[in-house]
Amino acid sequence: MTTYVLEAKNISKSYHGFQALENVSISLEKGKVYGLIGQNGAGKTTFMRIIAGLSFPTSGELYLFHQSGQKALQAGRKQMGSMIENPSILGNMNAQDNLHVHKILKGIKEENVEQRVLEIVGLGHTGKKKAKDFSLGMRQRLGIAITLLGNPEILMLDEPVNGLDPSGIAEMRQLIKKLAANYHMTILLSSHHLAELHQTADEFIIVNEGKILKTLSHDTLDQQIDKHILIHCNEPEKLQEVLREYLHTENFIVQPDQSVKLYDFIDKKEELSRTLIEHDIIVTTFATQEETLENYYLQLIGGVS
Ligand SMILES: Nc1ncnc2c1ncn2[C@@H]1O[C@H](COP(=O)(O)OP(=O)(O)OP(=O)(O)O)[C@@H](O)[C@H]1O
Repeated sequence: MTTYVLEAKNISKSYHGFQALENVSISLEKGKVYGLIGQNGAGKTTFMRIIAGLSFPTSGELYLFHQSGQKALQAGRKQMGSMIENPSILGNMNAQDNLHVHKILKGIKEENVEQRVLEIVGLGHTGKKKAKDFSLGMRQRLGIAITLLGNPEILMLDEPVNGLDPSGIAEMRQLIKKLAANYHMTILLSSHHLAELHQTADEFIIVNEGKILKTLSHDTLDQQIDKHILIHCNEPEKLQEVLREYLHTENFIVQPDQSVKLYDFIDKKEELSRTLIEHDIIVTTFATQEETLENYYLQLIGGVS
């Protein structure tokens, strides 16, 4: 049986007549990473704020660990960590002391929890270094360490890689995957960095103008995005002729630079390559490529034809 740790049913939110969310329904399974995708103003932060209890829905129901109602949600939120706005970090303190402050604020008793969560996020050796001297990536990871203090089962991260450099992004990806795989946390994260999200999330939730356009798994996405072989060669016209007459396919498009995107023979590259060689076609590029999550998303919201 599927274990849902969070279920949102027909959540709507309006601000003075402006509909920021409209009948948003999702169910999150334990241990999975969910990527929330949407343009600026799509409603991602609004949705996360409602789940975290920082804002109230105009209508709809929220279940945490199968329980609804104010008391149950309050209890459920103790099992949830969220980093929605900038993490509240005191620059003049080191990582340990920052965590100690949050530990007291949250009424957490666990001894040495500060060091334990610092090790998890890879900041175990920062010692006396003050938070104001941390890189942005380190600050984000300290923010996540704060959310981990109460051993949450659900983690919500709004734009955790925003502003990070490539190595900071890669570290964040590894951390998120580790939290899901080793600690069975359910993670809901939003990002504008769709190539990155594609590598991190198991499931995608695509939101547009306050509504869910589509939810799909990583595997389904991979089946739906077109794979093709990109071919550059010395004789483009002859290549097209060979594809049609000897390989019996019309399933390709010729690009303005005369290269060809071939949507067949993905699993028969040897046969393709042999046939081209037999016809003296000199291939300079022969690469399997796939459309990106970004293109898929843009097509879905009608951004590109
Ligand atoms: N407190 C508020 N009062 C009025 N309108 C609001 C309020 N909070 C959000 N909105 C509006 O609701 C819509 C959704 O905003 P939200 O911040 O949830 O979008 P988002 O998907 O998180 O965007 P971004 O990617 O820019 O963070 C926007 O049009 C925003 O202007």
